[in-house]
Amino acid sequence: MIEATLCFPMRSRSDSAGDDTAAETANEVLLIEKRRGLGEGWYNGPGGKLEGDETPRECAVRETREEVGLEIDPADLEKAGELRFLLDGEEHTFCHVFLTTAFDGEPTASDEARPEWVDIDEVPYEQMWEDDRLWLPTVLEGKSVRGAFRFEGGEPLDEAEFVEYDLETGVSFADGD
Ligand SMILES: COc1nc(N)nc2c1ncn2[C@H]1C[C@H](O)[C@@H](COP(=O)(O)OP(=O)(O)OP(=O)(O)O)O1
Repeated sequence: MIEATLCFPMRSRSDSAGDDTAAETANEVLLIEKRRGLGEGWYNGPGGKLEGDETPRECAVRETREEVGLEIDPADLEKAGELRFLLDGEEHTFCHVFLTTAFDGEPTASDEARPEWVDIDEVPYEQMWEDDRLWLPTVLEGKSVRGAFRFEGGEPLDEAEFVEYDLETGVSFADGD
């Protein structure tokens, strides 16, 4: 099974840089248009697969730096979700979801990603993974989620059919994740 992360930097519309006092007023989220690999051509948060013995937080920090050039202190990531993606009844990917309003730098495009600040009321769900519309609005409201999303039709996952899901909100997570 793949272990992966997603990271959603957020800001209030008037901010030009991250501000950890903005959590309650953040109304924009940084999405990427994925330029290669799984989910190519779709919007998502920065993120990717864990490497070596890194923790999910370390992975989210590294992937956000590599994909869009933002620097984040791992302690400033708020765990917001745990998502299990199943393909043909088998565990395929376990994804840790983080939010942050504290970061340094300006989003910059890379080979992997084109970043774009998006109003949280205008997230382009029609150009995203089909499951995102089910859990991302809740996460962007500041509530935590734990979900399982079932796909069928074989690899690759981004060509499989989304068939059903279970979702809990207001969950808590183990320390250290
Ligand atoms: C099934 O639904 C999914 N929804 C969303 N929103 N995101 C998903 C879904 N399935 C996978 N993902 C995420 C998890 C990762 O953040 C990326 C996939 O990352 P990728 O395979 O490109 O991983 P990298 O480590 O960046 O890849 P390289 O090997 O190219 O470095 O999608």
